[in-house]
Amino acid sequence: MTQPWVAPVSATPVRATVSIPGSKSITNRALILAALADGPSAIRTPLRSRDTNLMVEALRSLGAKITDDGEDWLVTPAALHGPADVDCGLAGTVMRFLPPAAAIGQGEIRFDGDEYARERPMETILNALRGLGADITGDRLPFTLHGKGSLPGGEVVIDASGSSQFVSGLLLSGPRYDKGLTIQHDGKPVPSMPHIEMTVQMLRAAGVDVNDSSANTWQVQPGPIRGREWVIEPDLSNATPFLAAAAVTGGTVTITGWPAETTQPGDDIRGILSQMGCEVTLDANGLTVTGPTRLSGVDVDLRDVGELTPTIAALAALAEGQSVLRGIAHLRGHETDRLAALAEDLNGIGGDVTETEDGLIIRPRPLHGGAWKAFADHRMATAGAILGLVVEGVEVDDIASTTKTIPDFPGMWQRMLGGGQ
Ligand SMILES: O=C(O)C1=C[C@@H](OP(=O)(O)O)[C@@H](O)[C@H](O)C1
Ligand SMILES: C=C(OP(=O)(O)O)C(=O)O
Repeated sequence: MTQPWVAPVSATPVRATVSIPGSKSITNRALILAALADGPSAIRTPLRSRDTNLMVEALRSLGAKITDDGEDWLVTPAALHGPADVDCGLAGTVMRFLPPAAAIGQGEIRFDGDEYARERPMETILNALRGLGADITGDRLPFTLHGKGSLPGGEVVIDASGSSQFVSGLLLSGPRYDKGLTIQHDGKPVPSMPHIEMTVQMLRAAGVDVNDSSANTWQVQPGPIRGREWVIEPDLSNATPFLAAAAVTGGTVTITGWPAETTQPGDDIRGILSQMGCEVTLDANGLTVTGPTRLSGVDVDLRDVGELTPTIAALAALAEGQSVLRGIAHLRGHETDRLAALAEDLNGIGGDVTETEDGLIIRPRPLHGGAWKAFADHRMATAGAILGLVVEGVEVDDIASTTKTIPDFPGMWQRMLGGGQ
């Protein structure tokens, strides 16, 4: 058992300028599109972290050539094939984006992942692939795909209320199916819709004809995916713990390179922090947040931006007045059951948190130090770091879980406390 990470307290308001590594979601989409493209691609300023390294290793094991060009990746596509063993780690983007691509490959391709990855919902997308012509043994990790070198494709009806990644994963490979792909969603609302918009926008940027004009229906025409240069934006969801540092200490943090326009749902943090009483400015310097004397509680629907929940829950626990976080039942299928994990950890350090059917009710209470379990979840770990800035003795059991999407979170956090960069 490694030593817990005792979150550093900030005795003074945090004042820093911070650069955030590339977006996980954009990097892993770019890697899939590049591997399925009709020519080479360059991926500039990608995220290099566990989730994206797993994607690179998996695509290499299926035959794609991926080389380093300084900090960038150059991808030369090839006909994907087994036999291969794919390690998905705990990455939703690997376990949901790769099987639809591997389904046009030839040979046996085995997928597995971390212990908790075996619990994450997969049946919807595996059944969809079967409906489109794939031969797959298993309903969740571990499973085996018996590739035939092509996939008929066509129409499929799925319930994507468990994860937007079911839709995105299928769409990314859909143009390479013989008949293309039409997905119709039938069920409760789809979460994380901006992530589907991100998929559609990137497919179009690669020359694919996508029709998303009807609600809950997405259609991609069969045809080539163009090789191209992808320039990866900073990961806005990963920026939120750093912005939260300003919010909880009454300090000021600037994130450089914040895009003026983006499909990343993390951009919504601007509105949420304003609602909680922060001053938020987006200009040529980046996004700057200044925290108030006391944060206000919020009542927010986070269905579109579920990724932000651990950060917002940490802020809410330190605010004045109750917060209600709604629309996030699907978080039970994330890296861990995030609703249960947040309730358990916050209550363990003196908080008053109730789980609801689709979210959390958080009533601020005086908090004290204690164990903060990450449950192998990077965003649980960073939520502990936020609380630890103002609550002495918050001990995160597994800070290494942050390597899922940030290569050196403890180092970045320490540098932020020293002023940044
Ligand atoms: O497509 C993507 O890159 C993602 C979609 C979302 O998944 P869910 O729809 O399962 O929430 C998000 O939470 C995840 O971190 C990344
Ligand atoms: C839900 C998340 O990740 P994944 O891509 O593994 O689903 C997340 O990063 O918050």
